[in-house]
Amino acid sequence: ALAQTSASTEEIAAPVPDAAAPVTSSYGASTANTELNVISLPALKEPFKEAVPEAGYVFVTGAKGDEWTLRENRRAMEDFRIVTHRLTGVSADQLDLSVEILGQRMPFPFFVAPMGAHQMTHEEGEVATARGAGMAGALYCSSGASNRTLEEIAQATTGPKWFQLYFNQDEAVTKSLLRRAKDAGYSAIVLTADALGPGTPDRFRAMGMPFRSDMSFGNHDPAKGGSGDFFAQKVDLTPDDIRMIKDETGLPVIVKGILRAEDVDPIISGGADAIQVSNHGGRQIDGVPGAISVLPLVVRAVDGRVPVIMDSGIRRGIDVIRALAMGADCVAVGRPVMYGLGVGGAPGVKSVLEALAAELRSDMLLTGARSVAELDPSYISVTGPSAEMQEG
Ligand SMILES: Cc1cc2nc3c(=O)[nH]c(=O)nc-3n(C[C@H](O)[C@H](O)[C@H](O)COP(=O)(O)O)c2cc1C
Ligand SMILES: O=C(O)C(=O)c1ccccc1
Repeated sequence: ALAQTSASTEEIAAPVPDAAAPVTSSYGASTANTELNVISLPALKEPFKEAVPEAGYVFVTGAKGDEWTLRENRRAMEDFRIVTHRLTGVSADQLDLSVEILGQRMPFPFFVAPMGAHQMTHEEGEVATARGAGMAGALYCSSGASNRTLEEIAQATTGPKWFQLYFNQDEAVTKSLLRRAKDAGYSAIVLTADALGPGTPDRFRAMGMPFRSDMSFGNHDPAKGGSGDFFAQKVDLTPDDIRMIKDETGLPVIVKGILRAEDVDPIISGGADAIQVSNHGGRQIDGVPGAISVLPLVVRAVDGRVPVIMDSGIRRGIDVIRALAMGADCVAVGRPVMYGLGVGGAPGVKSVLEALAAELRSDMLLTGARSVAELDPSYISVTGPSAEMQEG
């Protein structure tokens, strides 16, 4: 009795380890599988904390260094004030939220950002996330750093899908990933240009970088047709690397992680079919501007030659409106999708995406625009630090 009073409930309730059971269950990631009543995407952060291991929560929610860029992604949204149109005669049934990017029709102008290591959050990993995206009809961008294989993920979703490449130093490994992605039916390749590896929030490092010991980078698992070392990433990328991806796959290439107008010309000359403005959710280098702040500068440099995608800080329907009005063709959503995965598994992911779509729908009606195409900079008044950045 004495021992029991001093032990935590968790210790008492911990199951006896079963030698025959897969090691995965000992990490205690979520096994949730339920639709969610999503009040808002940010409101899911607390339930997410309760649903997943501490390590998963810190890894997903954290960012680099002082996390200034993480906060700035949200603060800078406030610099973009929405200037509503009235008496435009738009009704709910006329409202068109669909977009077409690189030949891919999407039911709404956002998709699931590539994120690695979903088994830190949910036992099923990316297979559940992709299934949930498919249930909502949303495009799923599969991370090169997934725990499950790109083939398992491709089979799990009924929706459109892109593959995000972490370019390997070993060209044979990179080419093998590209061939597999093409064979599995991915319709575009996202080349991430702004990352050195997994995010390393200070708190995650202080915990000793507790990645689950049984975690694998599925795409590199030799038992599942993979090869090479995930961590052997090529960091010295140049625009020439875009051509190789195109030659190898014949698929459109999106370059992700662009924050600077001067980078646009060489990337388009190199053959990029789209540009993704992103600061990786503040997870790679701190101190860079909010993604929304630089979006207008990049859009101006692109000048309509290729589509522009934006991510980092999208949480609300009004954020989607802000980005589209400033010239993005669509946006990607990161962490909130992971909240849905942790709290509700595949149906939770569906709930998150549908909640954002519902919010966007009513926000669009109140903005006065009839379609995504109708949104333009006249709907926005740029203020504060972001306005100063547009002058330079
Ligand atoms: C847990 C986690 C893992 C990520 N892994 C990847 C990745 O493997 N490849 C990649 O290009 N971006 C990765 N990202 C960055 C996202 O694609 C996206 O840029 C970012 O999450 C957007 O910011 P948001 O979370 O504020 O929406 C990751 C982000 C998170 C939160
Ligand atoms: O953490 C990240 O931002 C990221 O890109 C990543 C890379 C490898 C594994 C997991 C996440």
